[in-house]
Amino acid sequence: MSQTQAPLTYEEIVRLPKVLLHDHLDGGVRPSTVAQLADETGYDGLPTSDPSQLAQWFRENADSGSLVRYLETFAHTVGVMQTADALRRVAREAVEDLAADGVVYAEIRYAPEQHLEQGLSLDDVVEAVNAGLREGESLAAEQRRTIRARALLTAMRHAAKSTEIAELAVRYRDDEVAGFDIAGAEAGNPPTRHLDAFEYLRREDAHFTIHAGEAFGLPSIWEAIQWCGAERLGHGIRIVDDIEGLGTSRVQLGRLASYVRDRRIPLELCPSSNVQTGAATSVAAHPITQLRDLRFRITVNTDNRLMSDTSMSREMWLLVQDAGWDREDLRWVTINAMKSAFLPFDERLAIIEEQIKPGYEAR
Ligand SMILES: O=c1[nH]cnc2c1ncn2[C@@H]1O[C@H](CO)[C@@H](O)[C@H]1O
Ligand SMILES: [Zn+2]
Repeated sequence: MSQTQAPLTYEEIVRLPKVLLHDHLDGGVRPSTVAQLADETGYDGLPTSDPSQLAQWFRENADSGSLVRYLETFAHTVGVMQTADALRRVAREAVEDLAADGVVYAEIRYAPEQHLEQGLSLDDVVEAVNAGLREGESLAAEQRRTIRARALLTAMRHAAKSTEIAELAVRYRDDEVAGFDIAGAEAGNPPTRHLDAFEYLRREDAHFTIHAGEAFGLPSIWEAIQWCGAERLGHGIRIVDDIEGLGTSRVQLGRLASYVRDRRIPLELCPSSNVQTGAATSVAAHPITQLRDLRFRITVNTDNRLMSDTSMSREMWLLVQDAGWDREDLRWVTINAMKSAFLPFDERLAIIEEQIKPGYEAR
């Protein structure tokens, strides 16, 4: 870290190229779109139809200190995302919003099985979202913003559709789908419940990440990596439970923490989301900064922009303001993220060389 530069401003951070690996489509809907789609699709479960009150409602209800209660808020976004038009619009707007925030590459995840209530098939859902992602890229290009957007298909860990969703991800891998994930309440639903899906994906040479080590500790991380073969960890913050003396000069990594660091397994860390679900007490105290100092392969992510009322620039700005991060830290996590993307190697390199490095050099 250099001491000579003034702290970055929010506007400077917006202008820097950013990479986002962990962002939920149904956690990033614009509040005004939630309200309009509820109206158009006849969803009558919203707590209010006023967009600014809705924004506040999501933020406050997600601020529960519990992952399970946090996840309850998704009923309303999923509730209005049940038609092809709605899915396509939400995907298009997500890409436009990310591009406006300076994101140059994004992997946006969602669970296709949650969007079948009004008769869509799994393939219909994926095709609608893919079309929206492509439209978002084109609209951003018209505004002279270059963004690549890819989808990750999530299976819900309490449900029993993971193999079907894994097959769906493979079926669409030459389109916009870059990989697979499992999400949902962690306690009681270990990743090994979905071993068949992960083994299938490995046989198919397909990419996947697993939400693990967010609300539940080391066993979940260990299973995700050593049994299931996850390439990256969604959150993974509880890896700190395997590190003794964190924050002191006598830090000792346990075997699993060493393995994660030695193998350069990317951690998709989401500071604000972790504060809301109680996995961290504040951004200032979030272990991301200690994991940075220990040179884990960390990345910074939004998780759910609607529920956390956040953006990539805001997550980075909070780290600058509250945890003393500087421009070099942001550059490092951005390159970490791009190296860890589920995009072919040559395409990752091209984005690093043509967009990220020049963007950090420009003043
Ligand atoms: O931080 C999280 N941990 C676990 N599951 C999550 C998180 N954020 C969202 N989802 C779950 O993923 C589904 C598909 O996008 C969402 O509907 C939500 O239930
Ligand atoms: Zn997540």
